[in-house]
Amino acid sequence: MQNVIGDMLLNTKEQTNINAMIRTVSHTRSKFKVKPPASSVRFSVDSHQSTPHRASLPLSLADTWTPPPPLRRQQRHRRRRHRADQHHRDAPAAQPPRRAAPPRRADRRLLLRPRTPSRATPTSSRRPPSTSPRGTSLLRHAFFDLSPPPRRRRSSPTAAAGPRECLGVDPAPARAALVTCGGLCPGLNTVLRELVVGLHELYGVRDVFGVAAGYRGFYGADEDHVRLDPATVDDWHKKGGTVLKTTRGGFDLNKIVDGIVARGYTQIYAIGGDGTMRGAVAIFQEFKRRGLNISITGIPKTVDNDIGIIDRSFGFQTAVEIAQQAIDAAHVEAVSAVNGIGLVKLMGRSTGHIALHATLSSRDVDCCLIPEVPFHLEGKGGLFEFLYSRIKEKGHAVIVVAEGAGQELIPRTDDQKREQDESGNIVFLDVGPFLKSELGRWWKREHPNELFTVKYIDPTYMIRAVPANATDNLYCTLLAHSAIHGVMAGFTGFVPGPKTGLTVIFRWKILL
Ligand SMILES: Nc1ncnc2c1ncn2[C@@H]1O[C@H](COP(=O)(O)OP(=O)(O)OP(=O)(O)O)[C@@H](O)[C@H]1O
Ligand SMILES: O=P(O)(O)OC[C@H]1O[C@](O)(CO)[C@@H](O)[C@@H]1O
Repeated sequence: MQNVIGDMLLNTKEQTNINAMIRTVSHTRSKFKVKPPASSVRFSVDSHQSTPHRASLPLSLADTWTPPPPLRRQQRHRRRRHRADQHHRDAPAAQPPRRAAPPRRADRRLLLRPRTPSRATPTSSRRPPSTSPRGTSLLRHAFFDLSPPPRRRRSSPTAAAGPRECLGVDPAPARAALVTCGGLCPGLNTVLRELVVGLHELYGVRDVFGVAAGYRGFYGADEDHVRLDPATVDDWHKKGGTVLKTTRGGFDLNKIVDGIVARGYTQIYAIGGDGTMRGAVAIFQEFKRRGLNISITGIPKTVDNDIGIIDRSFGFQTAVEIAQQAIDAAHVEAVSAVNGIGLVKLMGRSTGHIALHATLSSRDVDCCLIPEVPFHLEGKGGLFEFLYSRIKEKGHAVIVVAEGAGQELIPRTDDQKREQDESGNIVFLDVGPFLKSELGRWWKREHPNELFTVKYIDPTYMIRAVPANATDNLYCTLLAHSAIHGVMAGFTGFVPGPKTGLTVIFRWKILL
């Protein structure tokens, strides 16, 4: 079964892209392409090849984002040479012609960039500077460089995802741990399944473990570490939620890293939202501080689709589809009542992507309230004024509200102001029931003799507790395999994701 899926994947457009990328990557010298170790392993991407060819090679997972030592030495050498040259060139500038006119404004700018002396005219053999005004101006052009300053080399924040020509780590002793944290999202189980199957089938990594109940599982009991193989995870993509279980909070850095070391894990795959990624960065830094050759990668999960740097997060499309069903129901309820209002609350703490996408695709929504756009209820330009005009025009109205919208309008007690969840996120008050009761009060006050109905639908957990749809399922596979390819190539401290249509791997730094 796994092989069939592997074959299928090789035929997808994504895999074609990956293959194209492999060619590109192997022919261009990407700035942060990992330099294969001397005894690197060659392998072919073949789903049937369960045990890749191996050579005995030292596991080298040092922070692959920093240039390898020989390059650093070269850079140091170049910098020293540059400084020596500069010192040399500065010497004549330190003794300016006594009666020379002060440099013109344009020239003053150039003073910061002394020109590299030409090889044909060594500095020592130059004639002493002339003091005539004409000579000075000539001199300035001879001494000061008009070319743009040398560009500083920066390492790129992304690299193409996909398998590399050479392995950066030995699959035989590799021991992978998978963990899910934060809220649920359609496709979590597919990512887990594809990590297990990919590690087994593509690279022959046999020791793959699921860590139960989020980060706290790393320092939990032995039962929290479950050995996974392709047979165990075979039908996980058909299940909603996460078989491994997820939690918030419980992030104790030292205990987590101690737990990872004690169990001999060499690769960590953390699937979660922004909190999980911050946690993974902390673990990555602790690995570096302790000098541990353990690779860590994060697979971005957010049903809210609120990671701006990637085109789309997995599970989002599925969530939008389910949200549309709720909007359809609200619409039916609204049109079937006299002066009916259908109100749907959807997920979205700080962004209204689910609400907006479901609204635009359903075409039945009159008003979409999202956290990014503040609104008010009463008075000119307020929600009630708008709804009244819609009801008069059509006889009904449909409202979609994202959970993070209008939070500032809801009265809070002091305790509620301070309330946080276990991960430290502010607990939101429920905007759905608040709006429902405010709408009822408004209508009773303003139009006491007219019929009015509000039907409120809250599909919050329904939209994220379902299995991923076909598109998200395929996307989860691409993400999981991109993570594996990155780790097996020797990268650490990265997340895979699509950026303007291409699947790439990002350094942590630019994501958070
Ligand atoms: N700044 C941080 N540093 C270290 N760990 C963190 C940080 N923020 C959150 N975590 C840990 O990451 C895990 C998940 O965080 P959180 O509950 O915020 O979910 P999330 O990953 O943001 O997902 P969601 O988008 O569903 O909320 C928790 O174990 C939490 O303790
Ligand atoms: O009820 P839980 O599990 O804490 O999760 C709720 C939050 O999770 C999210 O779905 C993000 O994953 C938010 O939209 C929502 O506020």
